[in-house]
Parts: sequence; structure tokens; C-alpha cells
Amino acid sequence: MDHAEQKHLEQEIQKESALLKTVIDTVPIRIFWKDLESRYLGANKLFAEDANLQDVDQLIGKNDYDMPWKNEADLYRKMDKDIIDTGIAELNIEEPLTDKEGKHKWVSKFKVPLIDKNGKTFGILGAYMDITHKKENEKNLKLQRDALEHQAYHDTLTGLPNRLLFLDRLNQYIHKAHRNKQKVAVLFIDMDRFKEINDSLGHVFGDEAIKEVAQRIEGQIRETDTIGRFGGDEFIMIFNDISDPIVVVNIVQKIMQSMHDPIMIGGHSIYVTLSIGISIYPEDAETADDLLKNADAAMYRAKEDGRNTYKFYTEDMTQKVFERIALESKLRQSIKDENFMLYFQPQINGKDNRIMGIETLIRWEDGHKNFISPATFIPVAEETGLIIPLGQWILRSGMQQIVKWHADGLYPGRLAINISMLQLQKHDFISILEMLLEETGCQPQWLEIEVTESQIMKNPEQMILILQKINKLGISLSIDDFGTGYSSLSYLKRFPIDTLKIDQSFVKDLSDNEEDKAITKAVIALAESLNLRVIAEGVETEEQKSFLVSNGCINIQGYLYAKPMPADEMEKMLRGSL
Ligand SMILES: Nc1nc2c(ncn2[C@@H]2O[C@@H]3COP(=O)(O)O[C@H]4[C@@H](O)[C@H](n5cnc6c(=O)[nH]c(N)nc65)O[C@@H]4COP(=O)(O)O[C@H]3[C@H]2O)c(=O)[nH]1
Repeated sequence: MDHAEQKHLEQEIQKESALLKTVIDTVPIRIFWKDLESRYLGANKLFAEDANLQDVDQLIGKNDYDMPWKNEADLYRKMDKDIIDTGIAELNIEEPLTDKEGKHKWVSKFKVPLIDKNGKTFGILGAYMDITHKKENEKNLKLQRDALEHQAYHDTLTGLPNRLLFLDRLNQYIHKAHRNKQKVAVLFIDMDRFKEINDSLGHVFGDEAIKEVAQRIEGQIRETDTIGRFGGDEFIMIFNDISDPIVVVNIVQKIMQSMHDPIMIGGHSIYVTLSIGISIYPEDAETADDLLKNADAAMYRAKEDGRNTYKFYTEDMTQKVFERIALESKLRQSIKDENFMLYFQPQINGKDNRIMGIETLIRWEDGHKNFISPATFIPVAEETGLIIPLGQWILRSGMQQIVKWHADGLYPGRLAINISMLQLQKHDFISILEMLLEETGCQPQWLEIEVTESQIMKNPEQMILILQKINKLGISLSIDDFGTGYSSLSYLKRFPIDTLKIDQSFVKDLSDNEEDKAITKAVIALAESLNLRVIAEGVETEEQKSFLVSNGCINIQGYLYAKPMPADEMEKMLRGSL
């Protein structure tokens, strides 16, 4: 090639590279290329501007940590590495980018590996466009959509779910309750004499009153409850997953109490009361419409009954709930007054009729010579938490009694005391036991704690830990009502127990029920194999006793020997057996 040709070729190359640079600098996207270490090898002008550099050459050798977007450098570098390692391009990436003014932007980017003619990757080529506007539009659209959706499902005045959403939720809760065999309560709440407020003070004040009532109701309910407004002065509520209608009444009472203070609107103080109707799934109805209809009907009866009250759909339920509430308040008072007695029932050796131990059973007289059964009030004490103070009274009184008998030179054997799960689960149960032992001077070996099988099997792992602590104190443990729950053998082996107590439901029909005979024999065999003591309760006849004794259950408790009796009678019996 002569000199002229050489010069011409150089001019052509220069022209082409100038054209290429013009193209790269004109195209309205940012272009850059990097080496294998993510260092910039070059870029177009727009990119240099983003990087806050006058000249593209200033970029060479720098990396993303030197750029305005250093916060995103880790992210970019990771992707560079992936592309270099895999040789696979990344297209349509949406990424954040901090611009030279420190603003957050969004870019749509692609990155491809740069490959030489031998097929070796020597770097990365990337390009991106600013899509911040597009992103912002999308976000605004979503906000608008959400707002529209909220409007479609919510009441504009209070922001509460409207009929559409409420019914949807109610249907969901009904399905769930059906699957899990739970109850759902639906409440219809109507503001009493709302029309008078509206007529005398006008709609604006009426609306304010509705808003305030909604807020006060919302302040009383759990997160899992739903409150809605169908319009006017009517609110509706759902309580799902309720164990007992009494739970609803507790919340209803709180809601009604929250209306005690007047609502202050425009210098007026308005007193609002509510009439509330309650229907329960599945007892009162099985569909959302029918539950609402029935709650509405109950609400009208609350109005007829003088307003400012609540009614269940069935009169029967209202009655039951009122009785329960009366019982709860009497129980509370009696616990304050320590108005209970302990009765004692001996546990007898069926072979030689000697007293082996005694079970203590609580008695409560309502002040009119009527005894209320512990089977009725113990569950109420458990639900209300009153079992904690009551249980402590039982423990203390039982310990005092056994100490007295020992001091009098009597031999009562071990005193079995029933303990409820709630007591066991209290974090300070063990320290209370220790405190009472110390206070009363009771020896731990004089005591046996009875826990029902169904209660301990609810949370066996937790129970093992608690029972071990009781056992360590030297107090024996007995599983009450054995055979009615679902004990697994592996747990039974791990519980530090001494005694299994065969439930009286099996003993009752021992004479003619083959199944009960078989279960009783199985429990006795189980106790034997685990080296546990076994006792039968509810033994009323000689026939039941001889079956039990001949099959290896020597310890007998029941009316056959003695009914539960007051301490002085028990003492006479103890003296008689001396
Ligand atoms: N039909 C029949 N019944 C007999 C016979 N022998 C005893 N009973 C009764 O059977 C129940 C046995 O008590 P439980 O299974 O622990 O069942 C107890 C226990 O779960 C609870 N309870 C009683 N006292 C206490 C207590 O001090 N604390 C706790 N947490 N629960 C207690 O209340 C339940 C009922 O207690 P009670 O009414 O005293 O009823 C007692 C007792 O009076 C018999 O031969 N025939």
C-alpha cells in the first residue's frame, strides 16, 4: 500500500469512528461498557452527563462506587458478575438509580456480555432509559384504583365496610366456622332516638354523631371483629371464632358503656344509647341473610323492651346469658367474702375398708340454702379468670385442714385437690404452692394434685415441664377423669404422675356394659404396666366395687362408702377408722 492509499484508509477509519461516536452520542439512551472488574471503559455523552462528568474520558477506570448512584453499586456489581460468569444477557431490567442531584429515579436497563472474536467475554455493554415518569404514572393509577375500590366497599361517612364488603366477610366467616365447627355472632346495632337528633339538630350534626358512635364502637372491639354500616343509624358487626355467646355479651356491655359520656357537637351534648340484636351461627341461622334478618328482629325486640339493651334472637339464649351474668357477679362477690366450703370424700381400700386418702371438693351455697354445683360454677370461674383467686383459696384451705388433722394425730392419707389448667399455666403457680406450703406448714407428701386428662392433653409438652416442677416439690400427681380424653402412651410415660383415676362414666354402667368393663380393665392394666396407682371414682354399688377390686383396682371412691361431707363429719370418720 503506497502512502496515498494509507492516508486515504486512515481518513476513512477516522470518518467511520466519528460517525459511530455521533450515532452513540445522538441515540436518546445512555450507553456504557465496562471491563471484567466492572470498571468503565467508555460511554456515550448522555451517560457521562448522568455521571456528572464533563467528558467521557474522565469516566475511564472508574466504577459505580465513584458515581452518584454509589448506593446502588452493590446491586449493579452483582448483576455484572452474574452476566460475566454465565455469559447470559439481562434484558428489560427495572432498577433504581440515584441521579447527580441525589434524586431517586427508575431506569429500564439491559446488559449484555461483550465477547471477542475468540468467544471470550471481556466486558459488559449496557444501556438504559429513564422510566421514572412511567413508574410514577403506574403508582398513581394504582392509588386511584385502590381509592375507587375502597369507595366501592366502604361507607363514605365513617369509612367502615359497607353492605357489600360486610356480606362478603360474613360469608367467609360462615365458611370458616362451618369447617372448624365454630360459632359466629352477628350484631345489629341501632342508635336509639336518632331521628330526634337529626330532626332537632340537622343532618350535619346527625352525621357527626354517627361518626363518633362508630369510633367509640371500634374502640371496644378486637382486631378480628368486623364492624360495618349499612346506612342510616344502623351498624352491623361480626364476631367470629367465639366459644360461648357470653364472650359477645362482654363486648356488647363494653360498647354500651362506651356511650355513657355525652357526644359533644356544636356546643350541644347529646346522650346516645344503643339497641342491639344478636344472632348466632349456626344455632339461629346458617346463611348470611338469615343471620342478619334474625339479628335485626332481635334488635327490634330490644327496642320494644325499652331500648338501651341487647337481645339474642332466641329468648332462651337471652335468659341463659342473663343467668350466667348474674352467676358471675355472685361468684365474684362470694370470692371476696370467702363464702365457700370444702367438702371431703374418703378414698377407701376396697379390700380392708381403710381410708387411703381424701378428695376435697368445693361447695358453694347461694345464701338461700341452695348449693350451686361446682360443675356449673367452676367453668364460669375458669372463663372469667376467677379460678385463680378461688383456686388459691381452695389450696390454702385444703392445706390448713390436712395440717390440722395431722396435728390432731389422725391419719387422713393424701389429700387430693382439683387444680384447673388455668392455675397450672400461671407463671407463678409453683411459687404460690411453695408459699402456701410454708405458710400452712403442710408437708408436700400429704398432697396430691388432680388434673383432668383432657386439660393436660391440650398442651402436653408445656404440662410435662409444669408437672415436673410440682413433682420436684414432693407433691403427688393424679390424672382425673382418665379414659375420657385422648392420652397418648408416649406422653403418659413422660408425665411424672402417680395415679390414674378411672372416670365415673365407665364405673356407672360396669354391671351391664361390656365396653365399659373392657375400658376399665384396660385402664387398670395400663396403670399396672406403667407402675401407677389406680383409683375408681363414682362407685355406688357393691357389684361395681367387687368388679374393680377383683380386676386389680383396690382404691375406691364413691357414695358406696361416703358422699362428700363437711370437715367435722370427715374428722369423725377418720377417728372411727383409727
Ligand atoms: N354420681 C356420683 N357422683 C359422685 C360419687 N362420688 C363422688 N361423686 C362426685 O363426682 C365428682 C368427682 O369430682 P371430679 O370428677 O373431680 O369433678 C369435679 C371437678 O371437676 C369440679 N370441682 C369440684 N371441686 C373442685 C375444686 O375444688 N377445684 C376445681 N378446680 N374443680 C373442682 O367440679 C366437678 C364436680 O364436682 P362435684 O359436684 O363435687 O362432684 C364430684 C363428687 O361429688 C358417686 O358415687 N356417684
